[in-house]
Amino acid sequence: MNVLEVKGLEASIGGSRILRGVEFVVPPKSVFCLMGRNGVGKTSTLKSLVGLLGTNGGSMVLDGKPLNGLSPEDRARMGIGYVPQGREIFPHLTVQENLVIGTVARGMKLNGQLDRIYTLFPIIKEFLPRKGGMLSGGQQQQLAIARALLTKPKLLILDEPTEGIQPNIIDQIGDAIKMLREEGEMSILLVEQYLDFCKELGDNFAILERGSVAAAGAMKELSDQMIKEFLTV
Ligand SMILES: Nc1ncnc2c1ncn2[C@@H]1O[C@H](COP(=O)(O)OP(=O)(O)OP(=O)(O)O)[C@@H](O)[C@H]1O
Repeated sequence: MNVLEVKGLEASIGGSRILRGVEFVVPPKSVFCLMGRNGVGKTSTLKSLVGLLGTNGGSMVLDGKPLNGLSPEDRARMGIGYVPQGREIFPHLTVQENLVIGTVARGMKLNGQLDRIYTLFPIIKEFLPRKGGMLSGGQQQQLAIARALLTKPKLLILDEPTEGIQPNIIDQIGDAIKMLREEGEMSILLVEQYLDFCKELGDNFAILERGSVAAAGAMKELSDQMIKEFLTV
């Protein structure tokens, strides 16, 4: 069974149609890259999936269960982990507090999961007592991913994790995604403009163009022609 199936997704903002029948599926144990130029509807697709943007058509099914109409909290409980663009960590809370806040709010037990997080992102262990706002952008991104992982999602959704981040931390985030993929406990839906990052990590892709999927397939099928037509600015 696919982890996620999106069919005919429609959404409007302020009267203009932003999503026009978006369709794609995310298979188990895989990394899926949702690509496309600025303003084509990538973030809106993610927001629809997590329940932050209302849809007016189509269906979203996580692990066989429909998501339409459910609150963001319910969707999180069903297994959606979401790291929004801009990360949204709490600057005045410590790294430790930021890390556990989602699990504490849901009454989940951590049972040794923190060790796995520290293996993925060693910097987090080192910086536990610091205020979140003192971390660099890249470190905050790692913290936001770690926080989402602690909720044990079936689908981890990352919106442009490399945006504005220094190259060595991009590499560490890439390594973490690879490790998660190898562990095979979740699939990852990645919105990303950094093409090489997608090519290296993605199993499958879909490219959006004006609110619908213009091209899709296995990552090895992403052609220079598609890149030129749909991705190059
Ligand atoms: N709050 C809003 N009010 C009006 N229009 C919006 C709003 N949010 C998004 N849009 C419009 O919806 C379209 C899709 O935006 P979206 O953010 O989903 O695109 P994107 O592909 O994620 O682009 P980016 O890479 O720039 O984030 C754009 O044309 C954008 O201008």
